[in-house]
Amino acid sequence: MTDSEEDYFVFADDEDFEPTSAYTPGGFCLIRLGCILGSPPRYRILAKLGHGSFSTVWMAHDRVRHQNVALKIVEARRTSKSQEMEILQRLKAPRANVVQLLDVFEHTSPNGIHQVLVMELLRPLHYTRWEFRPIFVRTVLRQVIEGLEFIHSRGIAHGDLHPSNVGATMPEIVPLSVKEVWDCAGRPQTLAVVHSSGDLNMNSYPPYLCETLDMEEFFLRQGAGTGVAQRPLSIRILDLGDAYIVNESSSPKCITPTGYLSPEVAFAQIALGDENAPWDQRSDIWSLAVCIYGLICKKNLFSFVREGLLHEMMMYCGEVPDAWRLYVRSNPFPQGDVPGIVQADKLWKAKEAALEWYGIENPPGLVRLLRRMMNLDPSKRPTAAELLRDPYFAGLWHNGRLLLFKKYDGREEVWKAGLPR
Ligand SMILES: Nc1ncnc2c1ncn2[C@@H]1O[C@H](COP(=O)(O)OP(=O)(O)OP(=O)(O)O)[C@@H](O)[C@H]1O
Repeated sequence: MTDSEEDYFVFADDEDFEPTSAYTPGGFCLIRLGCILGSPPRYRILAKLGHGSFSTVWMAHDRVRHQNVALKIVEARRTSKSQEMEILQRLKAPRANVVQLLDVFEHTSPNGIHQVLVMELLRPLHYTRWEFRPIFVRTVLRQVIEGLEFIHSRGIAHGDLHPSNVGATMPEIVPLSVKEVWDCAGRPQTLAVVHSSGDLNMNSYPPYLCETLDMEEFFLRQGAGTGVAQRPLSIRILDLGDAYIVNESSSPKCITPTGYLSPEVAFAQIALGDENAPWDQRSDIWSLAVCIYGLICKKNLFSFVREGLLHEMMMYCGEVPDAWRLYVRSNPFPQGDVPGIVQADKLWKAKEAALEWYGIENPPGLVRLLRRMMNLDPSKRPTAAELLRDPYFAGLWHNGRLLLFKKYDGREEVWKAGLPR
């Protein structure tokens, strides 16, 4: 919220809601709980699931398929520019670990024409109360990497990998009415949009802003007594709003949150002041490693302050790339920090202990996987397909076959699938 907006609205500073400033001509779509979207009317809005920079996302009941879905309603000015629909269409494959697009339509509001992407309803995994059951960690990680491998195999780079963009399907949740959703989740908090002065065109604003449904709470209450929380998860990578097709266009501006930025992008942005640095699938591999650590430990591997981020990366990788030496000369390491392989090994030993504490299987194997992914030189990072053959995943059942690995030997990983179960 800017100062001037505070002058316009009585409740302008509540950070739990999307910014009122996004409701302008060309901006967010006005939505009320219970309204029905689609032509003919098909999707009844049940609850708000979240908002991003360019969209609001809602849980809705599909009256044709009799299932609950997620509607991503894109701001009007981005509707004609967004590549997300094209990308999601390229990624259609019901068994893939990537969010599936079910339908697309346009909806007109006083703020313009909005693209509406109908997607499977997911349970994002970023919530702090979400518990990674150690026994499922390897299967979950393998599915995340399979999702990324699928995205990359279609020529697409994701560009915004972080724990909030990893979700799990919720087949156990039965379709519900608006009332049933809120009986289960508790009364939704709404914030009346009341302007205090000025001659605003109030047609651009919804009558109220809606609290985001706490999906984790909702999921656990809905599934209470059925043991759903104990079952293995079916994972999906979501939010392809910033993805691009690598051989068909140049990379858009990278909007990955600071702590998940790849070193090539972080260096360009921080040291060279170049916010439009190119990035591709190799950058995704780095971000995924940081994301995996965040998913398991619920802690960020790197700080979210730009200052010092490059130093942290060098410490964890144990080297100073030649191209970074000038930067290091003018921004020396804090006293006592000496980047080198011995120091890096020490840092990762501590991380190994943290993973051990979480009860994760084979922490040294996981650390070795993460270190393979986190190479400062993008050309030396393994591809997602290569990661799937990492010995960390040996002994996992996959598609009815047991994955077997021969001894890991340098860069040569040999593997085969065992006999069907
Ligand atoms: N399929 C889904 N099921 C459940 N919740 C979802 C789904 N898609 C998105 N969400 C929720 O909505 C939020 C915003 O969605 P999303 O990140 O796709 O929007 P965006 O405008 O692309 O955001 P960004 O600022 O990252 O570009 C997500 O953080 C997530 O919590």
